[in-house]
Amino acid sequence: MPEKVPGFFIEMEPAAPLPHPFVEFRDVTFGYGARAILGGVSFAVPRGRVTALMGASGGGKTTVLRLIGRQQRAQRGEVLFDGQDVGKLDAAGLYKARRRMGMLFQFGALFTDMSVFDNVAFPLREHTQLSEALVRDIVLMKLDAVGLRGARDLMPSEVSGGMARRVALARAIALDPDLVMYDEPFAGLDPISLGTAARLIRQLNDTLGLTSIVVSHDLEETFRIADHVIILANGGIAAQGKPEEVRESADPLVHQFVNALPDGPVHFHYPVVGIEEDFGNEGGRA
Ligand SMILES: Nc1ncnc2c1ncn2[C@@H]1O[C@H](COP(=O)(O)OP(=O)(O)OP(=O)(O)O)[C@@H](O)[C@H]1O
Repeated sequence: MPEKVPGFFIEMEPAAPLPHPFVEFRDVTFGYGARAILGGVSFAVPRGRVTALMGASGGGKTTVLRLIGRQQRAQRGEVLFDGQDVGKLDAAGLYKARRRMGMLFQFGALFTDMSVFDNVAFPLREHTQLSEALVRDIVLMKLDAVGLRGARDLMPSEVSGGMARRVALARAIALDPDLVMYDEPFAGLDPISLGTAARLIRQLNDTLGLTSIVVSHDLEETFRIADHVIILANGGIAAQGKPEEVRESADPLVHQFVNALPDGPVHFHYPVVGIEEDFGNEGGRA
């Protein structure tokens, strides 16, 4: 046994409570027209961590991201971003809040008529008054962070799908956001690029001190990099917690999802009128 040096060996404390959440939904209800999507949903996204937001297709994951960025507004409840209710922000407050959010959309759409460099420079030129010399340094730093400093002069048509995703990632972090939201960052990637993208999300989160929300259907890779998992289903939260806790959940909804079972409590059909209404209910019809 090594000798106990005062102040060196730290007694194990019980697990520390999660740091106060960076994003929090409190009893949020939202629907598109008459179509209810979220029915009184509450969850917390821990600060400084990678949170995976998962659930069946059409369950409202992208909608949750839109509510955080206030592209949509909750009909009831509060959407807190670093303690502020985004639903109550005025235009200036919203602009400030959005400056702190980076967003990587599905397939990371790059501007096809701009080089890799100009794609990453775009938000800096658009939203800051920085000199071109500073813009250059920042762009090269961000490209370096995603391993693509050498690709600065290429056009989007000259890079692979995985590289394009990384360029989009460099662009999403160009303005040094506090929160990065990834919507399906792995969609359409081969397994190697997928692994690279996942590790990069984890690494950028930790080295840049971000909070990350990853919407993904890729269970394995997402569970591997996430600290916290939230599963949305049928308008509510089916589970939230550490990946291993969620994996072991006995809840039938979560079990169906985590084990990718086609049948279970998650509905297969988009809400629809009864069969009789569409096809009639005439006895004896073939
Ligand atoms: N602008 C809109 N107007 C009306 N309905 C919408 C709109 N956007 C999304 N929806 C509907 O809301 C539901 C939730 O959509 P959302 O994109 O949030 O789901 P998702 O969980 O991200 O799905 P996926 O995993 O397939 O991307 C879907 O059924 C969709 O058809």
